[in-house]
Amino acid sequence: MNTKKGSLAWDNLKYDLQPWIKDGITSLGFPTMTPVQASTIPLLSGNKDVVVEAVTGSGKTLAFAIPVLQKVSEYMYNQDEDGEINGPPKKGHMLSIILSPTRELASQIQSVFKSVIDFLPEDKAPIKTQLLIGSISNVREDLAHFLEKRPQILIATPGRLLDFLSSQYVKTSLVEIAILDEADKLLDISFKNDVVTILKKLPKQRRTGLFSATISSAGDAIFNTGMNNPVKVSVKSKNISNNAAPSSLLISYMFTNPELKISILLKLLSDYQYKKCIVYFPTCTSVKYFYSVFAKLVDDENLNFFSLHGQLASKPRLKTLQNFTEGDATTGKFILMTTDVAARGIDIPDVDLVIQIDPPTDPDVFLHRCGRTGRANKVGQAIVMLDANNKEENYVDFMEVKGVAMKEMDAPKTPQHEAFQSRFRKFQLHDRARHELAVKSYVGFVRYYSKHLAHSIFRMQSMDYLGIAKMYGLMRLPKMPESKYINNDLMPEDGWLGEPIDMDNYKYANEEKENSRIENLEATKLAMINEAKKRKELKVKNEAWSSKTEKRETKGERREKMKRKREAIEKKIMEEDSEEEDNMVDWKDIVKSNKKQKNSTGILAFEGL
Ligand SMILES: Nc1ncnc2c1ncn2[C@@H]1O[C@H](COP(=O)(O)OP(=O)(O)OP(=O)(O)O)[C@@H](O)[C@H]1O
Repeated sequence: MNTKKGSLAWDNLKYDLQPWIKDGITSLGFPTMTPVQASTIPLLSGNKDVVVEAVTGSGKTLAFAIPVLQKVSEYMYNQDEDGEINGPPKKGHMLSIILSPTRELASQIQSVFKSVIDFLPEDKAPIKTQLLIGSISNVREDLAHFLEKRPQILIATPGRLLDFLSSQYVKTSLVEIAILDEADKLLDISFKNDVVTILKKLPKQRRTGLFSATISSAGDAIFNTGMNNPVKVSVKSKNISNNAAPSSLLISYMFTNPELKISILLKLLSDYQYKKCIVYFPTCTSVKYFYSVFAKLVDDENLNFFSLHGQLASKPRLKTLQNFTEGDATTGKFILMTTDVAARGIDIPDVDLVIQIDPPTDPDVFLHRCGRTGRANKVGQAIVMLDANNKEENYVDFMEVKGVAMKEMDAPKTPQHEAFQSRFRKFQLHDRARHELAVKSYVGFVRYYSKHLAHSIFRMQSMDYLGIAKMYGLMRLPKMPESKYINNDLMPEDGWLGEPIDMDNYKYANEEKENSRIENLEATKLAMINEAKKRKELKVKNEAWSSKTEKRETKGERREKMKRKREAIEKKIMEEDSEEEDNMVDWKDIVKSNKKQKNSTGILAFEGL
């Protein structure tokens, strides 16, 4: 669907919004609609189901929040044919459900709703939202809040909502509109069952909206959502045809040797001009690990690091995101170290740089990660590091086919690398726990790499295991099946990546842990001594047994020897006989006649010879 230029003023919207909503939006400082809003709001506020694909940062949240508020307002404030007003729905009922794959996004969506609801005139019955996400509160508390406050709009992650809906006090019969934000994620294997079960609990006559920058990836799963003749709304980037990324976003790639990635990252973070940067790491452990490394080894006081990953509880997760979002960028540079938990939907206007030290395993996520910057026509840059030695350059063409164009940039020089590596080693030597976390991160990365959907580009066989191990600050390669891919000529002796260290004396900084390690070490040594003793005893027993066997063998051998001797005699006799052939005496005849004799006399045939 195309929206004509110049038609983006809110007054030109082809649907009559409630006046308070229109006032609210313009008061928010949005004088015009975005194209996706102009296309979607009239359809979804009216009687159409929609499947919306529009580039990251194009305003999809308001494109569904406005129709939801419109429907809720119409239900609560409009008179019906008899002049009656419904008012707020009865206790236990809600009017709308919004699903999000992550807690952070659910919480952000709630803020967008709140920003508009704030403009609701006081003389109207209040419109309320409730957040239903794991681990902030339990289901019983959620239920108590729901029954007491009577929110009309629930914003939830699927698992928690499903638990909540199973209560007999929760009624879904009045639900007018359901939204799936990041719908392709909600319909993938991780959420699909819950989401479909939830949707089946809702009235068939509701409206449904599916939203994402990569909705096409949901494939046939969208037919499981109970939509009626949905309209597809597709808003691509302006200027460049077939561009799946917004035109305000510059996506760059650089080739690096994996060993240098961390040095390059730190160089970029120090030298680049930006306010806020999101750095994507492959796993939760790697975020935890490098966050602890940077806290000790990065001297640049201008850099403020935050760590956000899925292993954190909800409260600190939301708090970290809030601190990063609200951080005053005039006082320094803010860096969020995170995983794909913050890849989708997160809208932090000051983010002007995104760095991916590795591409994500799912190519669709690449666009979502990059799209945390260059939003709402603001300029942003996303950089991804690729390992040219492992032919990862093919990723550039691969993404281009998917409508994501990238430009090459040179990796910055890293003269500080050697010095950093030596400080890194000292950092590791200071605490055995650090190296353990390093090993865990490295192993996690190898597993992560094996999960790339584009596995013909990201090949396990030719990965730079040694370079990556050095990047993770490993002192020794762990034993793992994938090590078989390391070329024998390159394999360091005993896996040591530098000077070997005495592992028995490699201490934990934590006293309790160290004491327990020493205890374990001594116990292990003792067990080894006992084991050696046992082995020795066993050896003695085995020797006794084997000498017996030897004797038995000797008997057998002797029997064998006798047999061989007898055979030799027989052979000799036979040979002698054959020498006497000239005498015309046939040995066989003798045998035959002897046999006959034997048969008649019972005397051994050869005796006559
Ligand atoms: N009409 C508008 N005019 C200007 N800015 C807007 C308008 N509507 C929304 N925005 C702003 O655009 C930014 C991006 O919006 P939003 O988060 O809804 O994007 P999105 O399309 O959902 O992106 P993603 O696909 O990454 O989730 C927000 O900061 C929002 O405040």
